[in-house]
Amino acid sequence: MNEPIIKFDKVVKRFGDVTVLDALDFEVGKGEKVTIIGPSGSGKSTVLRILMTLETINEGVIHVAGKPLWHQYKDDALVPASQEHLREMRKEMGMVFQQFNLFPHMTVRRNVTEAPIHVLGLSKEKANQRAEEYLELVGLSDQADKFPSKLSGGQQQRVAIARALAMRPNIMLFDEPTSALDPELVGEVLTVIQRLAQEHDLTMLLVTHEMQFAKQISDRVCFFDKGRIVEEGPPEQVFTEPREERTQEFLKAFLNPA
Ligand SMILES: Nc1ncnc2c1ncn2[C@@H]1O[C@H](COP(=O)(O)OP(=O)(O)OP(=O)(O)O)[C@@H](O)[C@H]1O
Repeated sequence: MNEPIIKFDKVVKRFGDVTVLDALDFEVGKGEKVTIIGPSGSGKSTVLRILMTLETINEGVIHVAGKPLWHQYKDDALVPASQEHLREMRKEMGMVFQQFNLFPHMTVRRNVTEAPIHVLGLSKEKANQRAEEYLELVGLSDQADKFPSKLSGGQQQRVAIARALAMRPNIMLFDEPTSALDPELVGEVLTVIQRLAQEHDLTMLLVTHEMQFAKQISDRVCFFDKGRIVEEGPPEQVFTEPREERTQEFLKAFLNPA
């Protein structure tokens, strides 16, 4: 693995009495494409939401690009991060959600330019250039003036990908990006993600139930259960010769649903 760009050290996350991440140690190398698989409720989305600073942590430390995410240094001691620190750290990451989360009252172009203008301080002209570049990358240059409601789910998800990329993050987080789509629209979104994975040195962390896709794009697959990594390795190993019984059971149930 290259030097880690994401590093979880003994991270604990609880919701009330429920421990969702249980002293999790987890690393992602710079440029690595990692897929997280696992049963419902095992904490997969929580890992991404914590990285995107949408959920706090209870214990442990996370480093992103060599800096603590939820903490900052004060006189050599780690103290909880300020809002300003969190805002800065967030720029390292872009996230694509299951439910697209586009701004419904804005055109496709404005969806993509909004954050570069208001968060990064780009001029409208520069932001529009960027929007063109990324809408082209996701194959939607001709849809820039439409509102999201006029697009198919697959197109909306591709806009969401362009919107995240327009912030030029070093890390892209995908949280089940195709599970809200009709089956015939899944392929176009996976194709865009695959192209990103092949042609860009982005670090990618993906939660998905698309096992075939995970096999194709991942450098490493992590099987999560009950807030811990039960097994991890190259996709050919985890999918075809899983070592752990829990991974075997999960994959068997997944591939042969009752
Ligand atoms: N905001 C919240 N408040 C309370 N409990 C939560 C909250 N978010 C998640 N949980 C609980 O934390 C656990 C892990 O949730 P998480 O969404 O990370 O699982 P997951 O592995 O992504 O599952 P799925 O595949 O169903 O999306 C679940 O038991 C869930 O009910």
